[in-house]
Amino acid sequence: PQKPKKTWELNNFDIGRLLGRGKFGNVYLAREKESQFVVALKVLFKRQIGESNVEHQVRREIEIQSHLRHPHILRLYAYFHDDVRIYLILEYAPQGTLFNALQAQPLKRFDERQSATYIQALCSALLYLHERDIIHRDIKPENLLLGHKGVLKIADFGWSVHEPNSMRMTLCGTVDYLPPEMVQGKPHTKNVDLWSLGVLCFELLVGHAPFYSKVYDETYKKILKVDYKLPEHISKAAAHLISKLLVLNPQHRLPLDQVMVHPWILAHTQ
Ligand SMILES: CS(=O)(=O)NCc1cccc(-c2cn3c(Cl)cnc3c(Nc3ccc(N4CCOCC4)cc3)n2)c1
Repeated sequence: PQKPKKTWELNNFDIGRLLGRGKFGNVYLAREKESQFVVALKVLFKRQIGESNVEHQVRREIEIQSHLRHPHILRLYAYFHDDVRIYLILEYAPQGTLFNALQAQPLKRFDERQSATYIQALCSALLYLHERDIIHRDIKPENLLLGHKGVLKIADFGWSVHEPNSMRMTLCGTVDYLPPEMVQGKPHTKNVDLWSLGVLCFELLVGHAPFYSKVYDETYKKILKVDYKLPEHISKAAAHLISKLLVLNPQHRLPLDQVMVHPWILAHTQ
């Protein structure tokens, strides 16, 4: 049962260090004074939101996010605002972003077991979201956080939180993860998430995105031709799964329930 809604305010919290920067504001470590409960406080500036004309999106994303309950989706506990800012009280993820964890790997990539573990977690979160007709969670390493024991959490609210060091920024975020139908400005369905899952699977195993290029329209061209090459070290099973997700026709991508039981996932997550 939902507890009665307590209204929160900034002086209920001790504010700690900056965790990361965002397009609309920053994320800070914070602790609720009475309970000593540690959270992440995401601060959004109303002016920036107004100027970018995303108020409706912010309201919709907060409404959706606050009702989600899943082990691989970051909790939004509550929110409050003053006349200048909106504050989101979020679950703190103690091991940072997947983007940063990937950079910290000696070979800048994960082994097959770790990659399959992340893909399985993300797949179960996407099944939960798709059952609720929630799509396009903007899957990319910058928007995935690592909780206690390195458990993966989808952490985006529809606007990206920029890493201080992520070079892959364009006006609206990296184009690496865009599926062909979105590159062509067609309406997108749940199947965009299947494409992004394939892009993420490639990037975790290889260390860079499949269609990466220094020049954007090179990336667009490669996306539309599904032009990617897998290095030798990738297993046949992983290559097979990627080939079933990076499919031009959205209807022909492997459905999530089949990804969950794909031999590569089962082999590396028992
Ligand atoms: C280089 S990085 O890993 O710090 N990434 C920068 C960055 C950008 C945008 C949002 C966040 C972010 C958002 N969070 C939310 Cl929302 C909940 N917990 C976190 C959250 N938690 C968090 C926990 C630990 C750490 N670090 C820093 C590097 O050393 C290991 C511990 C960073 C962020 N971070 C972090």
